[in-house]
Amino acid sequence: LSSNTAAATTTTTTNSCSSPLISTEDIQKISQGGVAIIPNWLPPHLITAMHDDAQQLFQDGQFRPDGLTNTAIKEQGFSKKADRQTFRGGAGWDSDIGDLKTRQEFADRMKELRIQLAQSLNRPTLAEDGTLKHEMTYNWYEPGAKLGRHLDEHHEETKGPTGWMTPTRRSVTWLVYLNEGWTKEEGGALRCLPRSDASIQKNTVQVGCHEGNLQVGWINDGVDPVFLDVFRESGGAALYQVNNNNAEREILSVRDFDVPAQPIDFSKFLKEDIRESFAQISTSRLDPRFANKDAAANNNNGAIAQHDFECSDEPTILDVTPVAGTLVVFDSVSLPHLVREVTGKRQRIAATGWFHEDSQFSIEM
Ligand SMILES: O=C(O)CCC(=O)C(=O)O
Ligand SMILES: [Fe+2]
Repeated sequence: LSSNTAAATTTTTTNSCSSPLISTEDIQKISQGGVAIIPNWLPPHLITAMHDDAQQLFQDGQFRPDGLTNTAIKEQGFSKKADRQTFRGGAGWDSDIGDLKTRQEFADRMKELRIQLAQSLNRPTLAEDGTLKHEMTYNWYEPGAKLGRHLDEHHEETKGPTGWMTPTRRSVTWLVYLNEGWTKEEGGALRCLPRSDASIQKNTVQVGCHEGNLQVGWINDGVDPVFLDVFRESGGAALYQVNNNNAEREILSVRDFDVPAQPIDFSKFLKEDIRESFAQISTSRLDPRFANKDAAANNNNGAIAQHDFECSDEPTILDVTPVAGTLVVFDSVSLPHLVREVTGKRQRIAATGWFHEDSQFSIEM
């Protein structure tokens, strides 16, 4: 078990709108399934103004429990102490409450980043605006709160009956921390669980999605992504990898199949000789909430697991200290992560969101 700690150190000031907002190296990292961590990314005046805005909105009762279903809130008891809370601003980040001007300035900066990502990751529909498309929130953890291991997005076909009902899906996850002088001792690290550095570096095929088909696993020691195509001519589904510089698909499943209900074990559809080297990103053990279909159907993307995991069998652990100004960006489909318990005495506050791409298909509502 190797443990990398990327602790962003505090307050070296950088100029605000220096373009581009993200380096080629960081783009490459995201594309290979790594985590881009950029300290001092947010200009200091925005850190202060956004922190104050979040605090005011919190006092005004504008935050809501998040990551739990309503049933879960009733039956299992949502606790402000233990769970993360979110400001989505009712109609959105643009609601006319709190410090709207500051939130707009931030939204403009994020839009610039989004347009850069659309181009450099070759995910063109990221660039389009849309009121129901990109998500922008503040999140809030009281001392003692944490968030279990999860993925931010899953293959539509694995989400049950509601899977194909939204026209867009999460593509890129971003977090911007707002906690001045936060130290490791205060806890609340964002724990990312990428593959090993060696596997990431050997990877040549962009993670997350291939021609509209989302990724569900890895083969070859975490080097090559495995995608799920559910629109085969046969009417069934197939698992495949991409070879020869993106030129061809190699089918990895024995024959086309119907994707079963959760909990899903994709390995049983694979040719025997590759089964051993297959690793599913989300399983009922690693992501119990997602694998429970009732919970998944009720939940916002079915994304949040309730349990914290020791991660003792994870190859790589990358802990990010949530220091003010740090930007974190990763692919929403392929990177498991969690938030460790806040052990200090103050709240952990962040702006966080998801840039959406169009889904390859959606059921008209
Ligand atoms: O607050 C964080 O650092 C991460 C939050 C998160 O993973 C999520 O909201 O999906
Ligand atoms: Fe997340």
